[in-house]
Amino acid sequence: MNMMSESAVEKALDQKMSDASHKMIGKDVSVYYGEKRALFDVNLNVRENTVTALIGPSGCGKSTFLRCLNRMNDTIENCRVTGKITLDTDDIYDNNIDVVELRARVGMVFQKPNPFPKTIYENISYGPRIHGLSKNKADMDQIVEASLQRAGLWTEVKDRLHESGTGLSGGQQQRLCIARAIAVSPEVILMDEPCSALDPIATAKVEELIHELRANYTIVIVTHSMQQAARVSQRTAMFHLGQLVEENDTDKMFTNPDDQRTQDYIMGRFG
Ligand SMILES: Nc1ncnc2c1ncn2[C@@H]1O[C@H](COP(=O)(O)OP(=O)(O)OP(=O)(O)O)[C@@H](O)[C@H]1O
Repeated sequence: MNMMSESAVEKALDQKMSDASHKMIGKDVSVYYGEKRALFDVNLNVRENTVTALIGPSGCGKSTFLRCLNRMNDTIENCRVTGKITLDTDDIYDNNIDVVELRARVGMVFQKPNPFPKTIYENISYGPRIHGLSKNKADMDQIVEASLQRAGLWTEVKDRLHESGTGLSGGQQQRLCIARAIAVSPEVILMDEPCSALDPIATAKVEELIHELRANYTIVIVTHSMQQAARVSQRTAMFHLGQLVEENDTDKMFTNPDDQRTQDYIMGRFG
């Protein structure tokens, strides 16, 4: 078998990225919470098989934009989204879109690990069951194992699948939540500060995982950590006061950004 070296895989992925089609396209996206406008005509495209980091000072609208991508803002009373967002060719705000199906295609991992108070197995099998993705128990066992493998958690939990997910460490719980998102075969995974509740070792494991997941998924991550954005992403988008300031290759953003506000933010001059 022709095994590609790690650097060859990276190179192939980078090539794929530079040819990458836009998996999601956000056009003139504005968000209002009641009278308050939180986002101003944001035009941001998300490339396929790429990790895109959203950065910027607190309150600039990163999470608001992230939540637009799988209509999580629908769950917030008084929140109104205008503009257009597509996933492949589908307008995700179209009336005909099934939001439950959309959230399976565009999964989400939150700041605080939030496993269900159920077994590890049930945490993973729940989504595939409600979406009818398995025909029988053997099928489901396979989905559970594959999801945990992909989330780098299988060897740690394979002998305790029927114990509670909440009994795992914080870092393991977050990888369980990533496995749960993966189990319904999403195309895009949104992550809202997925490491902010984790210690440095657990953070390193999740970052490594994000890096690996890029081969199969499109990832958008909100982070407050410049180091994390630089480590895990290939594209970075900088927000300020509800506006998209700049979106660029991560390397360029951190060495030679186009906008002074990006420069100031990454140098720690504000935020
Ligand atoms: N549910 C809500 N109701 C009203 N206003 C909100 C709501 N959520 C966010 N906002 C406001 O919208 C603006 C953008 O908030 P958002 O949480 O998207 O920013 P952020 O960049 O993710 O911030 P942080 O880094 O602190 O999480 C802020 O002014 C915030 O106060």
